[in-house]
Amino acid sequence: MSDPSTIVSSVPAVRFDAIVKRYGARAVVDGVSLDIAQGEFFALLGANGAGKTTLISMLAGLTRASAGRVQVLGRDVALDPIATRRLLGVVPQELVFDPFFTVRETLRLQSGYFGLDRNDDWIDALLHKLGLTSQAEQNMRQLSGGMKRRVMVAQALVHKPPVIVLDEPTAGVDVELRQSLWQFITELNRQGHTVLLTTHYLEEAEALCSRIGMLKLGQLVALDSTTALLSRFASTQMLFRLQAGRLPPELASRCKPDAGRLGCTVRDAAEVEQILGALRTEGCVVDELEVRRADLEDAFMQIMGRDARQAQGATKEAR
Ligand SMILES: Nc1ncnc2c1ncn2[C@@H]1O[C@H](COP(=O)(O)OP(=O)(O)OP(=O)(O)O)[C@@H](O)[C@H]1O
Repeated sequence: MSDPSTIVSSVPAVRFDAIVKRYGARAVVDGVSLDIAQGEFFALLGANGAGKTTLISMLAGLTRASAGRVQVLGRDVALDPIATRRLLGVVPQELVFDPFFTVRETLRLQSGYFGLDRNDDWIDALLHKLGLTSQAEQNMRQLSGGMKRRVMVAQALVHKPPVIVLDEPTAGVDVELRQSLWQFITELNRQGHTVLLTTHYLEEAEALCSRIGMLKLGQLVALDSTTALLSRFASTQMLFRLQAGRLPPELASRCKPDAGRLGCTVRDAAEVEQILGALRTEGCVVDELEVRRADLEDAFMQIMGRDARQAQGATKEAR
């Protein structure tokens, strides 16, 4: 089994090098270069059809790039498909399973593909961590959609891969599994496993991932740490209503009407205090005060809304 701690850390866990994927004349991935370092928890975000699954399929060796190279821990996916497949644990977006096997048989079979014939201790641990212990002897076809997804996750992890790839793992999954799944994946990440995640749940990406790449029409339009993206593209809003008094002139130009309230952009709590002080001095009475923290969704909407070429410039800046 691959122990992530034995792998040389300067080699990127995943390298996409000038990747192009064409279907006919159309490039659905259009010149993506991206390194994901070992031990990172990385999110690849983008609207439907942006090219996320296509990139992951090339990483997993399921689709060939039209141009460029994909590497896993320094090994080329096209030249060394078996070795790279062993280094990866891919949880696909689709539920792919054999309906006639039980959950345990499915996991034993998957272990067998990796030459692991005595893997029951780890299989039991996976079943436990993913809340599947009581379903272990059930046939796959008897499971609910969410339970099948749990098995997909367990299946990807039977060989303890150093690089874990999750393509929308929480789509259609209940809150309990989301929490237990993220707890488990975070634990694996802390042990040194690299995690590459695609999701449409931006709050999950914001909470879990230290770095984020955003794809738009097959191009990488942003690549930076989560903190940097938030501070560069998202702003905190202070929203309030005036019960009495009028806005002082220095605030009149800063505060804009926002659904029956007044809203202005602030950098931090000190600025909120400063504005409240100015309002008090002017004799204003404030009610319904809300400070809306900037989130990844704000950053995402701004980046996706910009002109693609301008955004590409921002990506280069970010590197
Ligand atoms: N086999 C194929 N033949 C032709 N076009 C394809 C094929 N596979 C994918 N595409 C196209 O490539 C584009 C990127 O698809 P992809 O599934 O990678 O997007 P995605 O970012 O994963 O989207 P989603 O968030 O919906 O999963 C889409 O326009 C899709 O229709």
